[in-house]
Amino acid sequence: MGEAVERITSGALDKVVLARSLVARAEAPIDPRFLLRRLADSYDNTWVFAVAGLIGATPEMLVRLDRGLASSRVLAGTIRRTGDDAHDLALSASLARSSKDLEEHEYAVRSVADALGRHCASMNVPESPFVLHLPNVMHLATDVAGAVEDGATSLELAASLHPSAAVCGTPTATADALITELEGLDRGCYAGPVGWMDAAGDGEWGIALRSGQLDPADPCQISIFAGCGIVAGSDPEDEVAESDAKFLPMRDALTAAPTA
Ligand SMILES: C=C(O[C@@H]1C=C(C(=O)O)C=C[C@H]1O)C(=O)O
Repeated sequence: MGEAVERITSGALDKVVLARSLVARAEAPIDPRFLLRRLADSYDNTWVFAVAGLIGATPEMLVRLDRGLASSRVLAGTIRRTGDDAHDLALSASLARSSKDLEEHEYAVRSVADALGRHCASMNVPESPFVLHLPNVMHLATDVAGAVEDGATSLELAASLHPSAAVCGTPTATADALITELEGLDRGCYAGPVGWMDAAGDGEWGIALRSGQLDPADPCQISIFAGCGIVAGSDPEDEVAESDAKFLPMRDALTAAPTA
C-alpha cells in the first residue's frame, strides 16, 4: 500500500483500489442459503446475491436499467462505524467534509458519469454526495441517472461501466496494471458485475463487493474479499482497518449461530 501511495504521489496515477482476501474453513459444507438469510436480515441498504458460489451483500449498484432510465449508485470514501450512534453521526459529518474522501469519491463519480454519458441523451449527476449508513461502515454515495438513447441493454451498460474507479482506479489502464503488479491476488469474480437482465434488456448489475467465493473443489471453504481506494492522502494502517470492516458482513454471516 505504501508503494501505491508513492506511485500516486509521484504523479503516475490518481487512485488505485487494492484488495485482500481471507480464507474461511467450516467444519461442514457451507450452505449459501444460510449466508443469504443472515446478509439479507442484517444489511438493509444492500443488494444480496448468490450466483455460482459467489455470495454477498453489495451496497454498490453499477447500473440499473428500467424502461430507458439508467441509474447507478457510486460509492467511494469510507469510514468505519463504532457502534456508538452519537459518535457515528459525528463521523458521518466528518466524512462528508473530508477532502481525501471527497477527492476519492469524485474520481469514481467521474468514471461512471463519463461511461454512462456515452449512452445517454441527458444525465443527472448530483454535485455533492450523501452519506450511506450501513451497519459496519459509512460511505460517500452519489446516485447518477441518465436517459439511455442508444438502446443499450443493462448488460451492455455494465460492460461500459466496468471496471469503475470504485474497484480499479484512475486512469483505468494505469490502475489496472498497478493492481496486477502489487495486489498479488486472483480476484475471481470479486468486484465484477453481478445481477440479472430480462428479455427487454432491463436489469440490475451490482458490483460483487462484501462477498465471498465458495471453493468449487471444497464446499467447506470460502474466500472472502475486501478492497480500499488508495489516493495521495491515504494512510496504510487506516486502509487495512477499513478493509477489516468491509470483511464484517461475510465474517458475521459465516460465524453467526444458525437461525431457525
Ligand atoms: C473495493 C471495495 O469497496 C469499494 C471501495 C470503497 C472505498 O475505498 O471507500 C467504497 C466502496 C466501494 O466502492 C470493497 O468493498 O471491497
